[in-house]
Amino acid sequence: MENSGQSFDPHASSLSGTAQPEVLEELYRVRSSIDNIDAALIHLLAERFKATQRVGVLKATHSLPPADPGREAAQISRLRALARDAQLDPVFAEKFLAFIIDEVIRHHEAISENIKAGGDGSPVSGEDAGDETDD
Ligand SMILES: O=C(O)C(=O)C[C@]1(C(=O)O)C=C[C@@H](O)C=C1
Repeated sequence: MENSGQSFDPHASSLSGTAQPEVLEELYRVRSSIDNIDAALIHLLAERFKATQRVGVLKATHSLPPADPGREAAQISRLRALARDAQLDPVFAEKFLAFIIDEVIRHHEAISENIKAGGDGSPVSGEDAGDETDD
């Protein structure tokens, strides 16, 4: 089980000794921003999945289908435009959204099965379900 990054070594690298110290120092400086951004992404995704968990319970409770293609089309078009404005590849933005939504739909389906079986729709994590490819 991970430990919230307490043992994270920000200088872990396979490049140590292969470049001049100044180059590695600059690399480490830039990597500290990457590490902050990655942490923010994890927290943002956690909040998004908390929200979709509530949507999943609502949908299952009221017999609504897990996927809403009309909503997805609007999301894709909005995120592609936002990506273009932010100089991010819109194709990447669309793939990233599709990747997340696929996972959300899997969760919605699991919630629906759980509620049909008399549960409360509590989430089961990938790790608990044993389908994690952790190293
Ligand atoms: O808004 C919904 O209806 C959701 O279930 C959430 C969500 C999403 O992750 O944004 C996921 C599946 C739907 O097809 C559309 C959107």
